[in-house]
Amino acid sequence: MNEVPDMANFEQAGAPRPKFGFTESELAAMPTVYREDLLAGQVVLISGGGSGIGKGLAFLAARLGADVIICGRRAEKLETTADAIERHVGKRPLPVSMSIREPEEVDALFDRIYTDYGRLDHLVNNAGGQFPQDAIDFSRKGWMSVIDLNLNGTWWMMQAAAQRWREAGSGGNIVSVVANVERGMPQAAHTCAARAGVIYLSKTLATEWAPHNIRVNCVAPGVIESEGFHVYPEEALARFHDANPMKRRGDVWDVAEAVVYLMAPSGKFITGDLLVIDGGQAQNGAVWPAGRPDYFGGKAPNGV
Ligand SMILES: CCCCCCC/C=C/C(=O)SCCNC(=O)CCNC(=O)[C@H](O)C(C)(C)COP(=O)(O)OP(=O)(O)OC[C@H]1O[C@@H](n2cnc3c(N)ncnc32)[C@H](O)[C@@H]1OP(=O)(O)O
Ligand SMILES: NC(=O)C1=CN([C@@H]2O[C@H](COP(=O)(O)OP(=O)(O)OC[C@H]3O[C@@H](n4cnc5c(N)ncnc54)[C@H](OP(=O)(O)O)[C@@H]3O)[C@@H](O)[C@H]2O)C=CC1
Repeated sequence: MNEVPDMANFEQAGAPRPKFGFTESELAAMPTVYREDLLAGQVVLISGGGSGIGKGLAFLAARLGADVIICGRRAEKLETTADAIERHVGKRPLPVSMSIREPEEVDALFDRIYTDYGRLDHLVNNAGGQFPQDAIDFSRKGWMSVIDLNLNGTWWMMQAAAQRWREAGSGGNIVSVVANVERGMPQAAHTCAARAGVIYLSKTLATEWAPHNIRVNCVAPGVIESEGFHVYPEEALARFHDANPMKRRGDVWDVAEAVVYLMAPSGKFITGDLLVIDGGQAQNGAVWPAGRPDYFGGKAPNGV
């Protein structure tokens, strides 16, 4: 964590050094706006909880008193995160190695949760990702892997949770971490397609599943410093802060606290919605009819 990249590109871009996420000690000590027993007695499943945003949320949920399950493919990473949370917070999450792309593994995960905990209150679909490439060059396998992970995998998790909640008559809450795809994203067409699918799936399920007392929402991060940054080339990383008018990268705590807002009673009247956490990225690229201020780079090439 916090590997130091070659700084030459960042100095040229005038950007501060990026972090690849917080250290475990930092996650344990980050100030939070929430009271410490907010999630006491609640069971929270976080996919991709072994790293990045999911790990930050696992720390926060455990600190707020929840019983946490983290799942992902790599057992060692999950164990390391579970050990760290136990050491710092005094509560060990259950690490489960599985792939959300395999429906049978998803079923086994939910069976395990109901055997061990007897309930589930919140599902956070955070596992996901992509690789950067021009769409015209996508291989069939590359396209399929991103759609399968982000759309199909997320759906298997949602359906498994909802079926158990219907059976138990308990209700439940789903938050899916997607991406800021409102204006599309060049070199990420596969993930835009998949995430748009999850957003509109969620809007639809919010209505279908309201009679089961299940809320379904999404959060859309902009550029967030995390271990996930390792899949991007250094010259791209050096420009990420330029994507939003705040001219900085967000951090995993920004996303974790937003997810908790939707999980907690603060979110009890919110369903079918998309909470964007992007420093204004979606609004960036404005036309300045009276000339662009220095802060935003002065005159554009067309003189405006
Ligand atoms: C581009 C978006 C820009 C966003 C801006 C910044 C915001 C940051 C957003 C983030 O999401 S950060 C979090 C990022 N974390 C990840 O993305 C991690 C997860 N990603 C992955 O695990 C992979 O990228 C994956 C392809 C989604 C899954 O890989 P996996 O190995 O499990 O899949 P397979 O089914 O085996 O398929 C691999 C297949 O995919 C193609 N491929 C993979 N990488 C590349 C690449 N760099 N370039 C081109 N093609 C790639 C390729 O066909 C692979 O098959 P093989 O060639 O290996 O046979
Ligand atoms: N960081 C950012 O700027 C942004 C992130 N996001 C999204 O936020 C989410 C978290 O990303 P972030 O924390 O940054 O990056 P990470 O790469 O750290 O997180 C991705 C997680 O997904 C898990 N994962 C990948 N494939 C599978 C699978 N088939 N089954 C189960 N788990 C899987 C990974 O664990 P393992 O490899 O062990 O399976 C990993 O823990 C992702 O959906 C990402 O696309 C969206 C916009 C911006």
